[in-house]
Amino acid sequence: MTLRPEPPHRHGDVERVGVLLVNLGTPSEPTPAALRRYLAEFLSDPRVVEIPRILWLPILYGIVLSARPAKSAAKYATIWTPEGSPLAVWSDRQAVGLSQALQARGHRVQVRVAMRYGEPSVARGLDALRAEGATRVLVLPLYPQYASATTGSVSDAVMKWSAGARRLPEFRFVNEYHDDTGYIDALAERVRQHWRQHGQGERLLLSFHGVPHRTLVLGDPYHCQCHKTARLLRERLELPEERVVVTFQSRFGNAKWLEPYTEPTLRRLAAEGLRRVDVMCPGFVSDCLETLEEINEEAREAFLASGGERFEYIECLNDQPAWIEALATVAERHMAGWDTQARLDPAQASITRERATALGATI
Ligand SMILES: C=CC1=C(C)c2cc3[nH]c(cc4nc(cc5[nH]c(cc1n2)c(C)c5CCC(=O)O)C(CCC(=O)O)=C4C)c(C)c3C=C
Ligand SMILES: [Fe+2]
Ligand SMILES: [Fe+2]
Repeated sequence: MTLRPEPPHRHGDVERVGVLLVNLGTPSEPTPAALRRYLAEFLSDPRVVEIPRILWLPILYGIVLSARPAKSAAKYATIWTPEGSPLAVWSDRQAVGLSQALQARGHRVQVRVAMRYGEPSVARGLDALRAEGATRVLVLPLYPQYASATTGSVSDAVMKWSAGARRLPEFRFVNEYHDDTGYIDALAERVRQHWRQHGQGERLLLSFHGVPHRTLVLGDPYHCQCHKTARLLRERLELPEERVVVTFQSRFGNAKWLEPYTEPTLRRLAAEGLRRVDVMCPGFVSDCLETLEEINEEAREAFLASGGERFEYIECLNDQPAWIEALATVAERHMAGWDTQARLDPAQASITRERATALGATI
């Protein structure tokens, strides 16, 4: 392995802090070709599909990548905005918001957004932070609940970049914040906001992205963290247990995933006489395909077709100010002890005297 050369020491010995805000990623456009690229990268991640490569890759490059890109592209086309994929648009706004919130609290840190799959990649984000002089990097995944398939995989991408780096920044990783007070309060505020405008439904259904059931048995904390988030939110909203339903969505493949599944549950509740349901996806902090299309289009239709009368979708936290402040508090907590005040001193805006001497240069 050849190590990459380091960017020039423009910042002398000043320790600078960078924050890498990481989300899942999204295709570059809603076309079958772009989806093929995106899905090939996503679904060949061994943390996402835990089947031996020798068995999985032929299936992936055979059946999956023949049929799915066109189907998924058509779904993405229904949610695409003039600025691009909602997931990318919201992630960018969250990064801008986080940067401003940290600055308002007196921190001088660089914030960059990166995507685990597609662009801007984790490697590109880390290269940019290093070029900006970051010697300490906080990796902050936009996943409140830890799952090996998501949070774990972000860490893999950082490690892979690190394997080619000569001068490693000092890393810290945020693993999860599923029970963070600021996050729970922001979710509760989002629900109350919706209720003030649209009234309150008979049930609040909280739908989280699913993962294979096997991962729960093998020790992944994801399932339990989703349930804890749901309980804390329910307590914050002062709702009795029977008013809140927790479900899991987006099943992929034929294996058993975390249950109960979202859409069948909505059909059952409607058939049992539930007329109005409020639906929220607390594990997604940005609206995306899985919330806007799978929940607000497909699940809505299923509920209404089964006898339900009103389906209220409550938006994700997106760029809600309470959420951005919560994110800043999570970042602040994990940067404790780091000097986040380092100014770019013009006197140090060249290579250090020691390094110049070592290289035989004059300054
Ligand atoms: C919130 C956490 C997520 C977990 C956990 C997760 C696990 C997981 N996902 C798949 C397969 C797919 N997911 C897809 C989209 C997608 N997934 C998440 C989040 C989690 N996934 C998000 C935010 C999105 C939306 C991205 C967007 O661009 O809007 C897709 C792609 C879409 C499609 O073709 O259906 C797949 C495939 C697996 C297998 C898995 C756990 C093992
Ligand atoms: Fe997913
Ligand atoms: Fe989906």
